[in-house]
Parts: sequence; structure tokens; C-alpha cells
Amino acid sequence: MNQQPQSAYEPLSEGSAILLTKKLGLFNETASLECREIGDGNLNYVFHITDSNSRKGIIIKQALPFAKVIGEAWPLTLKRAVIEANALKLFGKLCPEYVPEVYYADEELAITVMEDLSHLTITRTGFIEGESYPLLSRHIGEYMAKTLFHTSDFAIEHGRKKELAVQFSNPELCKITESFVFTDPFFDVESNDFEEELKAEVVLLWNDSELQLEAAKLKKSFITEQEALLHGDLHTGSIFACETETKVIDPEFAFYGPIGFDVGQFFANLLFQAITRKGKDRELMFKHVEVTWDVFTETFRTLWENEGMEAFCKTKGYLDYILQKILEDAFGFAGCELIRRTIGLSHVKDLDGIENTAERIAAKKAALQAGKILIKQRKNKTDISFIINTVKKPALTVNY
Ligand SMILES: Nc1ncnc2c1ncn2[C@@H]1O[C@H](COP(=O)(O)OP(=O)(O)O)[C@@H](O)[C@H]1O
Ligand SMILES: CSC[C@H]1O[C@H](OP(=O)(O)O)[C@H](O)[C@@H]1O
Repeated sequence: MNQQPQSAYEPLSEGSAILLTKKLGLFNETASLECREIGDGNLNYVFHITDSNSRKGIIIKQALPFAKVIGEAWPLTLKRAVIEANALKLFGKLCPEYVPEVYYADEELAITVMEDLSHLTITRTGFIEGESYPLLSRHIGEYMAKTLFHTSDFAIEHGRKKELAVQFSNPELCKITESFVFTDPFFDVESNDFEEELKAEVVLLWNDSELQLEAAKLKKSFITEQEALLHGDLHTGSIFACETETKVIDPEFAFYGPIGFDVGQFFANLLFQAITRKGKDRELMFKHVEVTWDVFTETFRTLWENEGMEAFCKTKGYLDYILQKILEDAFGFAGCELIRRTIGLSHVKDLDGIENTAERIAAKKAALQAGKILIKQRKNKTDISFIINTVKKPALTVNY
């Protein structure tokens, strides 16, 4: 690969993305390159470059100096592109089967050039269309156990962990999560976004002092606990899949935080599907939640027993204590994700896409109720059935 040094920052266009691709020598001389900007996320440009002769493609993701969804009024650090590229590289070393390959990254241009995953589908989109992704939970359980264990104090030497925590210090992106996941949805502030029909429920939520206290504790945990290098935004819009393959993209929110945050966000996004499905399709989502946790704990346990570096790894009861903490945290973080994606700034299509208003409102009320229960009742719940039974409650089941 013929890699050239790049110049100072400028936003790419479809034309300049092709020129850059040629400069990088990622295709052969005879390639006939086409480019389309396909970004559908909140923050960045994503250019899809294909060679119409070989049908091969690459992706160039570029951070803008502001949040794309809001515009220039919301400046945002370009450093997130470096965090994303480095996280992809590190997670790719730990489990290459679940992470796209990074071909090139340029800090000044804030770009990451990576493997084209267009043969797969974003799982949120696929789920909404009725897909089941039979191996998704097995793959994500393994992905989380490997990335989280191997970047934790249980697996790496003290100094290395501290260096990584500094390298992945990500204050601006963490602030987004602190505001939009852990703060704003619990208060009457302008950034919240919900239908008038939900107002009574939302006011109850804002006045629920027990909920506020538990949300405050979860926020504190997110801010202060440097347990492992998290993906930081592990929802079904950050996962590509098909029947047999799974790839996790978009770790620009990566930072050292509590392990249960990744686990809980993934659970919550499976639950949005459970809330919107019925019958055996709904059961399938509960099964995904259960398998995720089973595979996560099995894999984490094996890694702990075989590769644990921490002096107390062999101390009876310590691993069980750690897994119990991760589970309780995950329930609480899942609750926050359910609430923020329902009434906060950034929604999910699983709920917003329900066309029938009465059904959409009922689904959103169920998500809010489930979120509140998970946050308030998470303590001492030792089994994954707690999260499943919460959403299965008849009062939370929507009659579609
Ligand atoms: N490696 C890839 N291969 C194919 N498409 C991709 C790839 N990465 C991103 N995309 C497309 O771009 C969209 C936005 O990417 P994402 O990384 O989620 O951006 P953002 O950080 O702005 O949310 C994805 O939903 C997907 O459609
Ligand atoms: C305006 S940032 C809000 C929201 O966007 C990120 O999601 P996505 O991956 O869809 O771009 C992240 O979840 C932030 O909380």
C-alpha cells in the first residue's frame, strides 16, 4: 500500500474522497472509482468508495468539527476520529472476527479508512424489517467479554492500563453521554423530545425522587469507574450483521468506564425490539438477551481463569462478585438507555417508526416503565431473568 502524508484538515467531498483513495493506493491503477456519502449517524461523514470493475469497496469515515445532526452551532472535537481509529485497531487485535479492519488513519484529516461492510446490514434496520440474526448474541457476548476483560486491570499490567486510560481520555464525547443519557431525560430541559401524549408519564418520572437518586448513582459510576476500555455507544445501530457474521463499528465514544455500560446499552437496544414484537419474535429477543449474558459470563470466566493477572484472581468469590456488579450495573444502564432513547434528544427508529400513534405511545410508555423498574430495582438481582421478566410484565405488554 502506497501511503502519502496528508495535509491539514478540510472536510472531504465525494470528489476529494476519490482523490484521497487514489493517493493512498488502495486500489489498482485500472480501478474505476465511484463515491457516495452514506452517513446516517448523528455526527460524521461516511464515504463509500467502490471500484465499478472489481466491485470492491472501502469506507472513509471523517469527523466534522461539529455534530452533523445539529450543525456548526455545536462544535465537537476532531480527536474523536483518533479515538475511533485507535479503538478499532485495539479491539481488532483482541477479536478480529468482530471488528472491521482499519487500512489507514490520518489524525489531521480526522479520517479512518476501513473495511467495507456493505454486504452486511445494520442490525437495528434488519431487526425492524423482521430479521433475527441467530448468532448476534453469541458474537456480541464474546466481543464484550474479550474487549472488556483484556483491557481491564484483571488482564493487563497496572502501568499499561493507566497509559490506555490516558490515551482514550474522551471528555467531549463522555460529556454527550453524561448529558443525554444520564442527566437531561431526568429533568425538564429543552433538549428532551417526546410526544404530548407522554407528558403525564414524563412529569411523573421527573418527580420520582427514588429514580433521581438511582440515576445519580449510575451517572457517578459512569463518570468515575475506570474498569475497562468500553465501546461507549454499543447499540444495534453500531453493529453490522448477517445470519453468520457480526461486526462492531463506531467506537468514537470509547473511554475507560464501567463494564456494565456496554452490556446494558446492548441489552436495552434488544429490549426496544422485544417491546415492538409479539409472539415468538418477541421471545427471540429475550433469548438474545439471555444468550448474550450467558456467553459473556462464560467467556469472561474462562479468560479470568486462564489469563487473569490480578493477585486476587484465585480468591474464592471474587469473580462472582465482579460478575454480579457488572449485571446490576448493566440493568441500571439499560434502564437509562430505555428512558433516554424514548424521551431524550436522540431516539431510536424501533419506537419512532411505529406508525400507529396509539401503539407507538403504548410502546414508549412500556419502555419508560421498564427503564424505571430496571434503575430502581437493580440491586441484588442475581439473574438475567430480572430484565426479561420486567419487560414481560402484562402491564408493559403492548397489544399490537
Ligand atoms: N465499515 C462500514 N462499511 C459499510 N458501511 C458503513 C461502515 N461504517 C459505517 N457505515 C455506514 O455509515 C453509517 C454511519 O456510520 P457510523 O459509524 O454509525 O457513523 P456516526 O458515528 O456518524 O454515527 C452506518 O449506519 C452505515 O450505514
Ligand atoms: C447528538 S449525539 C447523540 C447520540 O448520538 C450517538 O449515536 P449514533 O451512534 O447514532 O451517532 C450517541 O448515542 C449519542 O448519545
